[in-house]
Amino acid sequence: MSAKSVHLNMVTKEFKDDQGKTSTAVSQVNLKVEPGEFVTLLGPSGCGKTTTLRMVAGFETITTGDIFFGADNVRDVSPSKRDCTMVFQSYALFPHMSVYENVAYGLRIKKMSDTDIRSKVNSIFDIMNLRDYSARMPAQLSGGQQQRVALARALVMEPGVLLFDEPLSNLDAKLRLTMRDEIRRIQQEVGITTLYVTHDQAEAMSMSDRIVVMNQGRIEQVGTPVEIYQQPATEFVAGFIGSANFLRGVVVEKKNTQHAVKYPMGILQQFFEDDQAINGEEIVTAIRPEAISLHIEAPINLNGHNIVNGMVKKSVFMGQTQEYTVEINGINLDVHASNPISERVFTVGQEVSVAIPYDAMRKVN
Ligand SMILES: Nc1ncnc2c1ncn2[C@@H]1O[C@H](COP(=O)(O)OP(=O)(O)OP(=O)(O)O)[C@@H](O)[C@H]1O
Repeated sequence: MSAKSVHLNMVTKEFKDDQGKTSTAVSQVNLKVEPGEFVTLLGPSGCGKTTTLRMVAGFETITTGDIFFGADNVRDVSPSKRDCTMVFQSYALFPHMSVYENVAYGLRIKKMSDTDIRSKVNSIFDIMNLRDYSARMPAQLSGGQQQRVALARALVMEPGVLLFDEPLSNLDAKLRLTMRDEIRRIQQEVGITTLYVTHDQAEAMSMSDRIVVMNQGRIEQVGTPVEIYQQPATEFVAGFIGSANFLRGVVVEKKNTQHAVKYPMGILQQFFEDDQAINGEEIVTAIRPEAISLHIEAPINLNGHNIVNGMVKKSVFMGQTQEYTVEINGINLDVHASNPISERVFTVGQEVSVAIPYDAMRKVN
């Protein structure tokens, strides 16, 4: 199997309703997926991720723009002639065929010899630990096993590009965790270019080389899971991936990359990349709750932090974390402290010193 790149160039999809009114589901999407890369389209319901995937598969026409597999423009190529296979949420197995026959089906259509089919199916069964199930019928398999058969059926065709549309949605929470590890393991073992759609951020973070965050038909940000989490480009991305406090303020002083910004809770210092903000500019800053720490009194020798006084308004035990809401000059900040067993737990009404690292404050507008 030779992994292909996928390149979406200014891809737009418009739908017309019964009255002839046009709505834009996907707008001017540019994306390059490298050969062997695992890229996830992530976003809320209706943001256009499934429509984007279906255009790559050829199930949906493109209104404007082009899609390339390697150097080939597949815009006008029918789905069966594109070098890609889609794995669906519903598995779509043939109920009257055994596991072996389900996986062999596509190769039989290609008129491959029985010997070649047996060798290809068995090698996929080995990668996926499915040999023991080969004689079973789909109804005799669990949901997770059916999904593995669906994946085996896609992989045996050795497509240049593998597409997944929310493949784990029908599985229970525990099985989803196992399956996402398994899909990632197999994808890396086979080295296949993969485009994966989900609205589940944990799934996207744990499986992907890069994540494409979509909102209202547009790409908000493309980056590695770490980049998306630590350097969210927009307020939407910071709020959609993980949780964030948002502060609105005005830049009052700029010294190289360090700035003083006036927020309702007071003047705070933060770093900006060059040219990211100018004096007088109104900005929105995101701060992850786990980046903030609470102390009984103002810590000394804690460089690079804003230290402000606050009062604990809420303190909730969440197992791995203790989640606080702290009020600072009338503004509420969420703070997540890890491992409350070894850390001290602050109580509601307690006065605390709040430390906010300069570099945890990320301008998102
Ligand atoms: N065949 C269609 N006709 C008209 N509008 C459509 C059609 N398919 C999708 N849409 C609209 O396009 C937009 C994007 O839909 P899409 O299914 O791509 O979103 P999504 O991000 O995959 O959402 P979900 O996670 O709910 O599946 C939505 O507003 C949807 O209503």
